[in-house]
Amino acid sequence: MSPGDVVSGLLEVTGLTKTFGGTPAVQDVSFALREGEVLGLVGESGSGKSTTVRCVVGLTEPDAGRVVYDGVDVRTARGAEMRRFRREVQMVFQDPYSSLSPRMTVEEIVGEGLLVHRLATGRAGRRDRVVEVLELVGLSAADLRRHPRSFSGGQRQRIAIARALAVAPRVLICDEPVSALDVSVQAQVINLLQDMRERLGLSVLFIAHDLAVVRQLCERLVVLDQGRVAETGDRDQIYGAPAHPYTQALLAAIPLPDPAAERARRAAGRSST
Ligand SMILES: Nc1ncnc2c1ncn2[C@@H]1O[C@H](COP(=O)(O)OP(=O)(O)OP(=O)(O)O)[C@@H](O)[C@H]1O
Repeated sequence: MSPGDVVSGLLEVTGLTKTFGGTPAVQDVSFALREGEVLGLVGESGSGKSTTVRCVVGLTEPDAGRVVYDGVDVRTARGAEMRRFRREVQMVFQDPYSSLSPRMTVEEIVGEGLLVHRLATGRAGRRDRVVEVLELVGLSAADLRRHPRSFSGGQRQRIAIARALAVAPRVLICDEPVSALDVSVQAQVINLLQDMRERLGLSVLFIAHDLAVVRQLCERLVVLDQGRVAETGDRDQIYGAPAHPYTQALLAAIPLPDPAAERARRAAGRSST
């Protein structure tokens, strides 16, 4: 597939462009997230990954381009259509230390979306749903009254995932969700995302600079280089026969696994944080 080619999908991005002070951050970026797949958006630091997803979810206003979710143009959507987009497309951010309000309890953090979208009736109904998603991500009712500071980085990312899942989204956009975590914890969070995706039938857009991290999770990849799509393809094609020199360089940068570290990583992936 060529860089500009687009296939139809649940979330379609076409010709996205954003310039900051005359410097282009994202240029004519197009891709489609298909229903039920995990799509990796990869590239070096500064290649435009975050700007792309910020434009997709409306945190940044693009200069040009279209974002269509389930047939609706997100930039012109209003009212019920906009509320549906905001509920069905949820984000998990990179840094679980800054993305969770330190003053709020786990119950408040995970239940906030339920309040905003009026999804559970009354406090008891909200609490039931919060406990349900906490258990999905490996936490429990015993964590309801705790604050983020009393959790490890991996557990905080579980809280962030629970917050996203509480409103029953169809799409999860994960912006480098494991790059702030220790390597052994990274595997646990990746396994959790994979599990959630299978159990809940989610479509996932997974942003990463590290191609080793996305290999297990993503069926297809979009490779960004200096704000442009260098290459789009299936995992096997990208990892086995990358067409673009930039992708080849990114793959060459993956360190060979140290056998002892790999065993520790696998063992950690089998236990919980
Ligand atoms: N708000 C902003 N103001 C000015 N320049 C910005 C802003 N946001 C991003 N940029 C610039 O746009 C380019 C792309 O940045 P972006 O954060 O999208 O890349 P990235 O691939 O997500 O990198 P990283 O992994 O480091 O976050 C960079 O040159 C960055 O400095």
